[in-house]
Parts: sequence; structure tokens; C-alpha cells
Amino acid sequence: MIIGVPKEIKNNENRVAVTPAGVAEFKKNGHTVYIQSQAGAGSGFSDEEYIKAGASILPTIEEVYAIAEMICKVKEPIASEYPLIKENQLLFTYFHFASSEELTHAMIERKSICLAYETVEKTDRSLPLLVPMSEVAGRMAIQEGAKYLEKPMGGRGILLGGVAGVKPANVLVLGGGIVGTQSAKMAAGLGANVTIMDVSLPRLRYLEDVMPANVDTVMSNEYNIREAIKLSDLIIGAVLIPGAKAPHLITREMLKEMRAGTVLVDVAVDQGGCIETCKPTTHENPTFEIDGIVHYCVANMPGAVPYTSTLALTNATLPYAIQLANKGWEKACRENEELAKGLNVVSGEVVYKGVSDAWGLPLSDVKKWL
Ligand SMILES: NC(=O)C1=CN([C@@H]2O[C@H](COP(=O)(O)OP(=O)(O)OC[C@H]3O[C@@H](n4cnc5c(N)ncnc54)[C@H](O)[C@@H]3O)[C@@H](O)[C@H]2O)C=CC1
Ligand SMILES: CC(=O)C(=O)O
Ligand SMILES: [Mg+2]
Repeated sequence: MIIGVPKEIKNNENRVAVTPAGVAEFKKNGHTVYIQSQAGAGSGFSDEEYIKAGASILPTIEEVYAIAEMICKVKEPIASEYPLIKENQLLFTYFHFASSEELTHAMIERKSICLAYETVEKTDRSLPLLVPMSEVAGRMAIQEGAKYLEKPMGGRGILLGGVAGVKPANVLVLGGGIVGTQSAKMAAGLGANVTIMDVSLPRLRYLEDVMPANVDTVMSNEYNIREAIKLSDLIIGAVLIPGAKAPHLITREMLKEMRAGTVLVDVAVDQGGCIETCKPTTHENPTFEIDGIVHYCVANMPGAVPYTSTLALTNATLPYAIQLANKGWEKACRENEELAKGLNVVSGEVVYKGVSDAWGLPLSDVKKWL
């Protein structure tokens, strides 16, 4: 198969979908890999390293899309890429369709095969291609939150861990999955007072067991959230209903209950956000303020730490990408249910329920292609 790897063009997106080690693996399996010049530069991989591993370098993004049967990317295609996408071209990347009606319609129109990292799902319901980036974003959320809590950044001016004789900050984590767990661990490590909320009792039980003493677990419901936000300094949005739009756990009206300078980091913004007032921001301009509350809503947080993120992401994606290349997407998805769950839009039809629900579009049965 011919594989193409474009350079990411989303704001400050420095990750790349395939490393030189990945190129070598594709070559070993008899495939051809084209890398756009400088695609790996942000992650520390030069064109020369890719060439040494067996790839060919193409100077422009247009040439990469024109030649490839499978495009391996990190983030969703952005508007300037839409016209480059060909009918029946396989796109293997994050899409987060439930947060963008425009992207959903664009991919339907291009009649490409959209296999989304974020909905590839194992039989135990874990999301193997989301996990590594959720680990990164969960850890980063506390770094970023701590920074924006500083007074000159618009925050309340409170140190997460406090000092002797002064209480630490209160951190509320909504959603105790991968992002939530990593956030809680980081915040607890810095000495903050942490509360994790989730709707899953088994999950809360597990967290109660493994978390340090400065982390409490509380059932997630509107009453408990309303109580907790009054005293929270930093709130992390980390809920997920796979492939679907995130529920709004904090509404605009609830901001009034918070103290000025409280910082909200809505990591779930890529699925539409779990805080009503969150709108996607960029690393260049990550925050905005409403009613004195600082909102941080960067939809590609791991893009800022590409040396870690590219390796963590490609460790997980490469084995699936090799299956797709070796068998073609139909056979690979027929033989591997995990990959089949990643199919969101196929040849102009929506095949993932969370996406059809989000935009009121008809749902086709993916089995007709497999
Ligand atoms: N902004 C960014 O750069 C990044 C965003 N993400 C996003 O972060 C979000 C969380 O991802 P993961 O932690 O991997 O998901 P996960 O599936 O591991 O965890 C989600 C948790 O939310 C819980 N939940 C569902 N409804 C809830 C409710 N009403 N109240 C409280 N908890 C609830 C679930 O029980 C689950 O434990 C996703 O939207 C993901 O796409 C992930 C990586 C990077
Ligand atoms: C998961 C995701 O959206 C990201 O890593 O950018
Ligand atoms: Mg405890």
C-alpha cells in the first residue's frame, strides 16, 4: 500500500503520525511511505532520518494526498485539506466528529473512509488510541491549570500545594477515566486537595483504592457539582461518552457560583466540552475569560509536547496502521472488531451512532462494506 504522512497544520500541532521507526516497519511489510518534507521536524525527526528508514520525501501536502491510498495523520483535516482528500482514500487520524458539524459534512462529501483513532475500541471498552494522548493531556491539564492560576495570568493567585501554615488549592476533576486519573495524580503530587467525580461507582471504588490520601471520590451529579464548584480553584473537564458530544456538567449560569479567578481546563473540548461556556482555543491563544472565570480549552493539548506525544501516540497507532496497510481497511476491519469500531464515515455515509446522533444524520450499518 502507498502511505502518505502530511505535516500537521493545526495551530502549534507539532506531532507527526509516523516516526522513522514506523517507516522501517511499513517497509518491512512491503509498503511505500511518502512523508511531507519537515513533517517530523517538530517532533525531532529530520527528513534525512526518514529517508534513511526508507521513506521518500515529498515537498508539498498536495503531492502527499495525491499519491497516498492511506493518509496517516494526527489531527482532523482542516478546511484547506478538504479538497485534497480523494474518494475512497483511507484517513487514519483523530476526527472528533461529534464536535464539528462542518467536518462531518466535509468528509461525507469527500466520500473518503474515515477511521477515527478516538473510537477504536477494545472488547473491554478501553480506547487504545485515545489512552496515550489522554495520559499526556491529563498530566498537562494540571501544569496548565497551575500556570493560569497565577495572578498575572488571570487566575486567583493560589499555589496548588500551598505552603506550611497555608492551605493548598482545591482541584475538582470531572470524570475519573484516563485524563481524570492522570490529572488527579499530578495535582495530588503537587499537594493540592483533590476531588474526583464520576458516574461510575466501580470506577470511583477503584480510584478510592489507588489514589493518595489527598484525593476524595464523589458521585457526579448536579447537586454535588454545584456544591464543589463554589470552593474549587481549578476544575478539570475530563468526561467522555465515546464518540458522542460531551454532556454539559457546568452551565453558563453556574459560573456565578465560582470565585473570580477560578480556572477551568476543559480537556473534553475535543468532544464539544463538558463546560457550556468552553469554545475550542489554540496554544497560541489558549484562554479567555467569562464572568471572571478563566477558560482553557485547547483541543490539541499534546501537540505542545511533541517529543513525548509523538512517541506515545505512534507506539499505539502503528500496529493498527500496519494491519490496515497489510490487509486493506475492509479485510482489516472484518477481522478485527477493534478497528471496525473506528469507522465513523464511509464513502459518504455515517456509520458511527454518536456522530449520527450529534448531527441528526442517517446511520448506515458498517457491515455492508465488510
Ligand atoms: N484536549 C485535548 O487535547 C485532549 C482531549 N482528550 C479528551 O479528554 C476526554 C476524556 O478522555 P478519557 O479520559 O480518555 O476518557 P475515559 O473514557 O477514560 O474517561 C471518561 C470518564 O468520564 C466518565 N463520565 C461520563 N459521564 C460522566 C458524568 N456525567 N460525570 C462524571 N463523569 C462522567 C466516565 O465514567 C469515564 O470514567 C475525551 O473527550 C478525550 O477526547 C484527550 C486527549 C487530548
Ligand atoms: C485526543 C486528541 O484530540 C489529541 O491528542 O489531540
Ligand atoms: Mg481518600
